[in-house]
Amino acid sequence: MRIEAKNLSWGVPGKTIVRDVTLTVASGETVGLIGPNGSGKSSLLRCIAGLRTPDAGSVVYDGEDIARWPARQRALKMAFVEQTADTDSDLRVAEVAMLGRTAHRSRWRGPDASDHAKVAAALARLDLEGLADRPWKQLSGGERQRAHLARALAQDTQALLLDEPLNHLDVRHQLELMELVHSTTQTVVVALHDLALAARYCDRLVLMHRGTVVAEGAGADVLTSSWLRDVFDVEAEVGRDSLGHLAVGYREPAR
Ligand SMILES: Nc1ncnc2c1ncn2[C@@H]1O[C@H](COP(=O)(O)OP(=O)(O)OP(=O)(O)O)[C@@H](O)[C@H]1O
Repeated sequence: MRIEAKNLSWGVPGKTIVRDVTLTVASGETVGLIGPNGSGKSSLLRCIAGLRTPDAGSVVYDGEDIARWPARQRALKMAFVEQTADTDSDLRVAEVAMLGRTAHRSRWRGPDASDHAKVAAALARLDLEGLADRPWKQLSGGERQRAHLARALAQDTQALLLDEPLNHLDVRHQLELMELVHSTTQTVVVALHDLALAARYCDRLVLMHRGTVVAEGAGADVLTSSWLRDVFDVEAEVGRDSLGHLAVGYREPAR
């Protein structure tokens, strides 16, 4: 599934929040969206997910403009985990994951063996098998995040859109999740604040600043001292750690 944003702009009265963004994500590619708070990452993801109607430009999946897609078709094509995803209900973890199967069923049919198999596989990938029957309200923040990710995997779509999926996750689950998004055949757009993990696991990074894309490319091309200074307003040195991965060392902010 190839995803394109073409000259996309979106805003609210008096404020343009996403400004003329053009972005192509190849089928199977994992693209990391990075940028400081308020740079427009979530807004762009919501446009790409079809939850915001662009003021200008378009979002195109495999050549089709999604503006005309009904919600069910969107749910069959893309799964989206939002940053503040919450579920205000008495559902259990397996039932939250089963929500991902909704678009695959007719309204009158309950889950079948294939739905249960997809949910079981998704729970296993997110290390949640032991919590399948646990009520949602009893989960920790990281367990809730993983349950939402399991819901998105159970949805079994060709595109996966993730907004800060590492929120609340401990380091092992962060690494496992990034490994998962790196190795999946799905097309992934993932907004991340951890720049080193973004560079390590994404095929390409897209740097946003004030609603627009200012740089894109391989981690080493985007994570440079000058971009970090210009966009994040930090003094930093970029090098390699002992494993050969990009590492960013930050200096104290000037006062
Ligand atoms: N519905 C809205 N009404 C008014 N302002 C909005 C709305 N949605 C987003 N914004 C503003 O647009 C800007 C971009 O927000 P967005 O959530 O897209 O940024 P972000 O890059 O995802 O930030 P963060 O890293 O903090 O999650 C912010 O200044 C935000 O306050």
